[in-house]
Amino acid sequence: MTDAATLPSRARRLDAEDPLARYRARFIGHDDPAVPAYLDGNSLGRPLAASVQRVQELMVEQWGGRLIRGWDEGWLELPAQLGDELGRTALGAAPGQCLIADSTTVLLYKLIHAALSARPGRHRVVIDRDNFPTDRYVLEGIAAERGLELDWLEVPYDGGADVELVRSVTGDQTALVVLSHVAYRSGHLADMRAITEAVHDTGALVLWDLCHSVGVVPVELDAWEVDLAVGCSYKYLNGGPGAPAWLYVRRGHQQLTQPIQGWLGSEDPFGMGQGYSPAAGIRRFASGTPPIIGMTAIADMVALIGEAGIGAIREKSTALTQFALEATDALLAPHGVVLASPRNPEQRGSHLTIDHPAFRKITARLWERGIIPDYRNPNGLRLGLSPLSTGFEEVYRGVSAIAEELAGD
Ligand SMILES: Cc1ncc(COP(=O)(O)O)c(C=O)c1O
Ligand SMILES: Nc1c(O)cccc1C(=O)C[C@H](N)C(=O)O
Repeated sequence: MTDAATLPSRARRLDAEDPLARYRARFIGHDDPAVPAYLDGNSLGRPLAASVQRVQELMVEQWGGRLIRGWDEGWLELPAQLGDELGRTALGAAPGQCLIADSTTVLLYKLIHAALSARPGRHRVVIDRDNFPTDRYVLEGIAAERGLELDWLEVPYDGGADVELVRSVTGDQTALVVLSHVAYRSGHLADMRAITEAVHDTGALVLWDLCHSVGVVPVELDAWEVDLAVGCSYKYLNGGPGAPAWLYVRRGHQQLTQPIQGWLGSEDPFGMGQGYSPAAGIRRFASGTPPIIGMTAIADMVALIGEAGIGAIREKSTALTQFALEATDALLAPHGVVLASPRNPEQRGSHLTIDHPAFRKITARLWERGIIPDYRNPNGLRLGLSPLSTGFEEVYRGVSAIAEELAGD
């Protein structure tokens, strides 16, 4: 059992020994006294100082100077180019399989339809009960539209999908399984490799949502034979509010087609001819004009992930969640706070959820103090720990402020 009195000195020592600590200074606001603890990088990551310069250059030199010529001078290629870089540094994906586009919601819509068309004789789809609402809503809508049956995976409150559960709801009528790699609420980290294999044993396809794992949990999409994946870029990829999402379509599935037949997914966009014919390769999953300003900041974080190394990032992420867990046990459990995330570090991503009936009420008070976790129904505070921008003392400040608010409640 951790002694509460030793937590501040342990936090200082962990920061002093942290090989990635020097990266914190690259983020805007990391030393802002008005925000003593930012624990919400799993919802909106901090901006990198490098991105301010990159966006300024884009606006002044490329947009302002080159004007419409910018499309021929790199903008049209940017979604696939940045996708390749992301694939190389964070996803274990060879070039030509990732693309930046749209929002996660829209990409889910496109890839669910694409996958279902690849399994025409099967009429069942699987999703877990506690998946993020957008994933559930999109799949429910498509199931209704296409006359498919939904099979719900009932996952434990403080856990998530595992191989046995997946096997129990899949069979020879299953067309597609849609799962999150890290669960948005519990933080449970699914065994992507084993589950993908189990789904393939039934002949179905699997679509993974990596919103809460991309950039913090190493994955090998190619080696694990993942069919399809999507993720956002505003959490641990620090792309900024509303930055576009990304998709992965395994090379062997790139004959699939998606339902939003826009000109930039067509074979010859500037031919502007009659009838839609999809582009060869990953570009067929694009639809309309890519948001160039919106995707610019992603490049800096992808470069930083390459510099720091995804393995080292995962190590720090695990150390941060472990420290947050020990601080929770020592400072918050005596107030009745309960952990709603896995205790085993190998089974969790980079956030912890803790539950207490007073959390809804005290979240507003915490935000006023610049202590920023987020609240999720029914009683949860999520402590999101972004490895390159969060420090151990910051975690301590956050958890001890929560204890103070609970004590004064
Ligand atoms: C697992 C998951 N999927 C999807 C989304 C959101 O999708 P969108 O980028 O379309 O808002 C989020 C968070 O916003 C999420 O946590
Ligand atoms: N995407 C968000 C937004 O537009 C506003 C507020 C929060 C978000 C989020 O990212 C929520 C997040 N995906 C979650 O896991 O709850």
